[in-house]
Amino acid sequence: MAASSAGMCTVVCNLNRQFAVHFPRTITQNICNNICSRSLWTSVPRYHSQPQIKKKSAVRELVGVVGLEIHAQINSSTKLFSGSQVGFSAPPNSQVSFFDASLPGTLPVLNRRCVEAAVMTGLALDCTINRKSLFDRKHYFYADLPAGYQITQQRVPIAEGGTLQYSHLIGHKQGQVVTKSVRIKQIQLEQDSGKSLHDENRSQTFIDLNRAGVGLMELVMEPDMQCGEEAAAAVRELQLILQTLGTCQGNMAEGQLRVDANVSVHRPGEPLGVRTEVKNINSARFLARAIDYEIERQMEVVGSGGTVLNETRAFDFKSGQTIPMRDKEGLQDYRFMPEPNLPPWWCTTVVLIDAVRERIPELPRATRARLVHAFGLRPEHSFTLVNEDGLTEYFESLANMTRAEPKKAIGWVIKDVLGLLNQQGRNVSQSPVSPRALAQLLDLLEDGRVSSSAAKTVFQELWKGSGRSPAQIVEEQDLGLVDDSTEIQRICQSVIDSHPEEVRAIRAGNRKVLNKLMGLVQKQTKGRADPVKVRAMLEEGTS
Ligand SMILES: Nc1ncnc2c1ncn2[C@@H]1O[C@H](COP(=O)(O)OP(=O)(O)OP(=O)(O)O)[C@@H](O)[C@H]1O
Ligand SMILES: [Mg+2]
Ligand SMILES: [Mg+2]
Repeated sequence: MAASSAGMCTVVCNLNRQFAVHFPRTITQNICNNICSRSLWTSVPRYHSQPQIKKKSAVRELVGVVGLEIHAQINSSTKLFSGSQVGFSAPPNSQVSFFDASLPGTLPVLNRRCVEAAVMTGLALDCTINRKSLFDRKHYFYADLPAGYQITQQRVPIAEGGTLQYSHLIGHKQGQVVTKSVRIKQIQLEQDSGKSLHDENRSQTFIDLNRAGVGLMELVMEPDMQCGEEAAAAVRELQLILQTLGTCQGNMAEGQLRVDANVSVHRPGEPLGVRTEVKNINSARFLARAIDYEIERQMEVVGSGGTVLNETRAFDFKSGQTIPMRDKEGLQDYRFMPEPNLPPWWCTTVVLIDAVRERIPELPRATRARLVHAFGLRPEHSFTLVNEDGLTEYFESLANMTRAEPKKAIGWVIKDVLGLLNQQGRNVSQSPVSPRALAQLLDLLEDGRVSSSAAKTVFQELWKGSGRSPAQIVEEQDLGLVDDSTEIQRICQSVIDSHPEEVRAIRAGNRKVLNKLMGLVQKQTKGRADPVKVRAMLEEGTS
């Protein structure tokens, strides 16, 4: 693009040093001392002794306002402007080109894959893609930002004006779906910074530039939300969309999706209040807690006649409180200027927008609607299927292969398959029971060849992964349904005869004891008798 290919050749060369600090010692020492003291200051929870803030009736009419900025790491094997590899657990400073380390004379070369990912994300969120786009320099001074500025898109970002629709479940058993939407102001491409690693024992800070220059999409949302739960649901939906598109892996624990929550309070109808910004939250649960805490804190401040400061805060998950980090830098402090090495560029010369649009797969909301419509599933089940990578596909192949009703099949998928996978920390692709094997088992059940409790035994056997089919297991372990009514009658009678006290209790009106007798019959038949028949015979025998 803007830079010559010769420029590219000079920068694609890794420094390949283990944990190197690439600054003269005196400068590093000064910067590091600063960072260390700041990090010590922010890491000490300053509010431990403060009481939890409680709502007061006087401040009830205030409402919370939430706007999110989300940094999504683009799923690309190389960085935004250099050919260095991107990897989460690579040794420190092993994935750093001369450009990433800001050596003089190196030039940025725009990564087509990053542009394509931002365009696809923008289209999926109904944004307008700006055909002509600009890069800007945003200045700030941290040891892990060696150039002293970040290349970002302040004036004309790649995408603008979209919408994210998200839903959350409420009500009895979470059975009711509430759908809301938040406007997307813009999506901008920008570089990530490096990482500062503080060794507080030795009062030293190390710089790891592996992350420096990795491509990010910053998604800026309008302040349309009101509470932590809404924000968490919006982030979860965005995470699913990005994962479905493949534009970001969305692993929050690895920092691939980082959220800044802007929070204020105001009285409806009045102008928005001053916002605080809670930075770098990397879990949806913490996001909800941080926002709700911050809303209540601000309500308390405003309600008692104080003013909210425009400041940056951090969330201390141990105390569940937000704590001040540093004053928010004003817009002018960033000294934005056009990036001279990347002149205005035409998106359409990098990617074919219509071709990208055609490659957009079915998005989570559409998948959920289809599952409810095509299979008659309950909405909460469609959420569970879509939330778990690969589970929708698993359920669909099962439903297409078995004669059992989808409503029956979903119970097995969620309770039995997903239940055991979660218990054993496995993902869907590692399930020992394939959709085909489960379909065969459900067909045996459907055809009345096994009882439901014997089917559970067969499922446990399948889970052990011996490779035998459900029919083989039924045959080998003699688990087929006992069809012979005389045989079932004989077992029921022997249980009745040997439990006179229980029979007396049933006759006295304690119907629950009947279940005990049923259990004893099933034990003798290894769960192979039809429970409906057994119940009828026991009822008759004890009446
Ligand atoms: N009064 C408010 N209350 C809550 N959120 C707000 C309010 N005003 C603006 N916001 C939110 O603050 C965010 C502003 O993000 P933007 O990237 O434009 O600016 P910034 O925070 O100054 O920049 P950056 O953090 O990227 O340096 C948006 O998500 C917006 O919705
Ligand atoms: Mg921002
Ligand atoms: Mg911000």
